[in-house]
Amino acid sequence: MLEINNLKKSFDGLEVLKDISLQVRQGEVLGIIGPSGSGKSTLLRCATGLETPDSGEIHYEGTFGLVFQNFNLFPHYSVIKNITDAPIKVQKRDKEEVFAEARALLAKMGLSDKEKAYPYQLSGGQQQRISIARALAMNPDILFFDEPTSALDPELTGEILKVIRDLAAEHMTMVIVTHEMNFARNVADQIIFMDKGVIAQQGTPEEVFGSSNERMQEFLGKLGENL
Ligand SMILES: Nc1ncnc2c1ncn2[C@@H]1O[C@H](COP(=O)(O)OP(=O)(O)OP(=O)(O)O)[C@@H](O)[C@H]1O
Repeated sequence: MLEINNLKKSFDGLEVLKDISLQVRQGEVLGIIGPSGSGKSTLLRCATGLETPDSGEIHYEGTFGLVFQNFNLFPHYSVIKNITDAPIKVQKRDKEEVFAEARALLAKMGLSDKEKAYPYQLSGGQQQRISIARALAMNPDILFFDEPTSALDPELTGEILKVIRDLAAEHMTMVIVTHEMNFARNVADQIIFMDKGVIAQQGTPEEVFGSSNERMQEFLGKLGENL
């Protein structure tokens, strides 16, 4: 579904991605964890074409959706227009069909009553659920999340993690950069621990979190996570 080979990226002489290769199979959830500055967002931005890699290959099948840390909704569009705009204008799909699908997505997110609201009238958790609905409205084959809960208060984090967990249960293929270790452990099939631009540890959650990799344990210790 997604394959990255020998990806390299530097900014002003700083090698941020040093030689990254990975694979995500259909229906699989990849969790990307690691210290601040290790290159996680840059990897996601290269994988989704927001950043041009210096070298390496990126292959994926179908289309992808992207969910950002700061929601990135259009502030001057209503909720329903945020969700329906790209499927109608970019994908040129039938308007009525798109609206019906958008309303079904809103219902799924528990936000049917917010159809006419504007982003500023919503909580961060609600905005992020709209942003997930917007990504899903494009019928993506793979969904990328860049720290989807880090802009949210702790009490709003759970509702987003639940939405992502439900998508995983429906076998949505996903790549998730996250600082939520328990969530990563529970939802991911495969974990990558990034450190200083390289994949320092890779495997199932049990393998990665259970590893004796010193930098990994130091990282978990700093987060105060008990796994
Ligand atoms: N556009 C850019 N120009 C210059 N340097 C950049 C740019 N984007 C990222 N960097 C640098 O690349 C390094 C990796 O950044 P990146 O955002 O990928 O890390 P990260 O692991 O996602 O960190 P965090 O967990 O804090 O989001 C950092 O040193 C950062 O300053």
